[in-house]
Amino acid sequence: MIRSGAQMARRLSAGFLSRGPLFSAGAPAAGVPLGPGTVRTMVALPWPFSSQPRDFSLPNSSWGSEMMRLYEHYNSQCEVVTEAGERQRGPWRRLPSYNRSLKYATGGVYLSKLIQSKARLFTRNIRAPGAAFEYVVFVNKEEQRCVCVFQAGHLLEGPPGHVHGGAIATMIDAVTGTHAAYLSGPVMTANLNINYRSPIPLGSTVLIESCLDKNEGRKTFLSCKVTSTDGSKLHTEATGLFLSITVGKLLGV
Ligand SMILES: CCCCCCCC(=O)SCCNC(=O)CCNC(=O)[C@H](O)C(C)(C)COP(=O)(O)OP(=O)(O)OC[C@H]1O[C@@H](n2cnc3c(N)ncnc32)[C@H](O)[C@@H]1OP(=O)(O)O
Repeated sequence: MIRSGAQMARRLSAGFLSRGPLFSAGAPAAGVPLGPGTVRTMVALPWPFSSQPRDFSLPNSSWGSEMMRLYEHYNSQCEVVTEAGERQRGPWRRLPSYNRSLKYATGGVYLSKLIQSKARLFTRNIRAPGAAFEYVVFVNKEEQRCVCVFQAGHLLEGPPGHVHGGAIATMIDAVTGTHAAYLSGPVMTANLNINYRSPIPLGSTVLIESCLDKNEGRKTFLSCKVTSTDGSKLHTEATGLFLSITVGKLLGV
């Protein structure tokens, strides 16, 4: 059956209303158990031999010691054990990350067909481990804060031996965009304002932190800092404005 764009948008909207927003990172993602007491760090099956979608936010062999140390630091706070020995959600939550965001998002089957079956999330489309964007995002709901541990691979070179400013902007957009979607549901970036303070050495691991400044109607204002992992060096700072959108807007109908 052939459907018009408007029909498809109506169908999608109905799906979102009943099942949650498409891009909300706060919505349960495929394959991630959410019940209380469940173990939240999944052991990934060996990729590419697995039928499961690959979760790019899990460690791989390219992750250096600093990337692993920070991953363990935040991941260990995703679940806490009470005095009674019960496992409970901790203050942080690791956000899974797939390269087919349309396919695995709620309602995305229709969007995937409608838009492009070959669509891939920009930051997750290079499969060679360590070559480009290696990162994992953790969110702290109570503090309305996101932290991303980012290791910049050799394909992201800009000035010799350092990370390209566009790649840094990409990561800032990805982290603040994920954070805004977690807080506000489907959004698009309206404005990013970036100040580059000191270059990031290629291959190094940095922290990207996003904080909510304010919410005003459809607008979510965030600020973001990229620092060395010990926080002593400021590499980049940015502010972002994200506007809540409807599915119809996304489809242009
Ligand atoms: C998992 C990985 C996550 C990755 C996340 C990545 C997110 C992205 O990169 S999105 C892609 C990049 N962004 C885009 O392509 C967006 C292109 N722009 C647009 O589609 C539209 O301009 C859009 C949706 C942002 C706003 O359009 P629309 O919904 O019609 O809003 P509009 O009516 O123009 O404006 C609403 C309000 O926002 C304000 N506003 C809109 N744009 C801006 C802006 N750039 N700066 C400041 N204010 C703005 C308006 O002034 C208005 O304010 P008020 O209500 O106070 O009068």
